[in-house]
Amino acid sequence: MATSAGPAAPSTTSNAPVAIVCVGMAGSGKTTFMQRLVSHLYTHPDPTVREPAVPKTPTAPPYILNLDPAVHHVPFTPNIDIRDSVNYKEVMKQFNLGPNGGILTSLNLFSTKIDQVISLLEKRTKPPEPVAEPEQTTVEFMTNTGKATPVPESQQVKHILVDTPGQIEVFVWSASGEILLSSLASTFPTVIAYVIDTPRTTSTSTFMSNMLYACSILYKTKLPMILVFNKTDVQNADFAKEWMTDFEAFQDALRKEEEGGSFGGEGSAVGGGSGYMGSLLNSMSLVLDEFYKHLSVVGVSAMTGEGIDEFFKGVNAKKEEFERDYKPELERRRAERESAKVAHRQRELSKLMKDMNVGPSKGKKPAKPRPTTTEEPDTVSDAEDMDDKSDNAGFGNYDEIMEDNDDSDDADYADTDDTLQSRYQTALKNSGASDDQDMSFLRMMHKAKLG
Ligand SMILES: Nc1nc2c(ncn2[C@@H]2O[C@H](COP(=O)(O)OP(=O)(O)OP(=O)(O)O)[C@@H](O)[C@H]2O)c(=O)[nH]1
Repeated sequence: MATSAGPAAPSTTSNAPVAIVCVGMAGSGKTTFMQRLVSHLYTHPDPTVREPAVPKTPTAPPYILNLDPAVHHVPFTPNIDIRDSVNYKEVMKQFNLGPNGGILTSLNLFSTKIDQVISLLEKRTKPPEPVAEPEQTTVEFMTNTGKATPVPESQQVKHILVDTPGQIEVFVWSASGEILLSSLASTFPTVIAYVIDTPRTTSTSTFMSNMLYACSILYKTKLPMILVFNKTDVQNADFAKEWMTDFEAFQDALRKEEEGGSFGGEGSAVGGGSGYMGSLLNSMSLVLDEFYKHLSVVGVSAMTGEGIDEFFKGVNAKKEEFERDYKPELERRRAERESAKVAHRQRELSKLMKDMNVGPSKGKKPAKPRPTTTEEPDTVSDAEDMDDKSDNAGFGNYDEIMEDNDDSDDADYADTDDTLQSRYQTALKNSGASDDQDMSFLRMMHKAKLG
């Protein structure tokens, strides 16, 4: 277990911005922690910026995503806010859902826009073009008006902060949560910050519950994780760090709690004598020893700002770990998915060819890039506005999103058309059929978009 990132070592990481996804139980302080991170980045000098003329350049403002559709108020201004796209209350009403179902459905609806979100993030975090004069290093980005504006290197986004709903399972275990996280992680180095309410974790059983939860998130997301023991202004987190590094210290605490009758064993005022909890926790702590080794642990106070520097050191260390250990695996999985997709399409096409009694494929043209619009949206909300001015209760444009997906299929089919048409024409020529037949088939293909 790494309890601290130590002194700043020479970095081997890329310049890509790091995405920090804040996950934690309701009330653990995720939103307050996010606010603290934002204000820290705005006010603290960035040691990595190469601008000797301005030694105290603040770290570039972060790019902020709010993925909690049910939050009333966020104490920062998110660049992308799920509430701009989906009306959580309306979702509950229209689909007759409870609060958790409402959050889940809102996330599902929002995840259909993940491509737009990622392309916006990519645009905002674009690295500077290489130029001759280092002091003139700038990056072009689009303003609301669509006009290109130079951005100094010091202001390039280096951190993407993501706030998530307190219902962890709704985010981490849902299909939409997986889509959002995997899309983010396949584009940027991504780190999970698991926020823990320290004052409510002082007993061995609540501590162990939290560790098991963190463990399940780590294995589900397969992303590097930092345990953030929050609210250290109320309760110091040293006890937790000790329990994670010294098995005997945890055993001692467990014994004391057992003797005090905390687990319903002998001498307990409640329950009566099962005492299984003590031995279960004992075994758990042994099992989790391996898991602790993969974590960074920091104690912070989102209220006072204590420990935030150490947190960012931990983020840098985890970013390196991501690029070293996680990225190759992610890329391998992505390549696997891509080749499976290509093989599937090829199989389908061959089947079609067989049905039509046309010869086998001699290769396929790569997919055409989708046409881009000249006017670029600034946020997902803007993108939606451009798509559909009449946003009906947030998900009125859902159908249109589905249409968008159809469009992309059309692009694939159009690609298939070309190949199919040329192959059909060749086969027709070889068989000596008349031009009339040729034209009627092409007309039919054009009409059906596939043939
Ligand atoms: N003393 C202290 N209180 C904190 C700290 N961080 C958060 N709180 C308090 O904890 C409560 C919950 O904080 P939030 O930031 O709303 O927690 P959350 O995890 O975003 O909550 P949900 O949105 O419900 O998931 C608030 O009353 C905060 O003021 C801290 O570092 N110290």
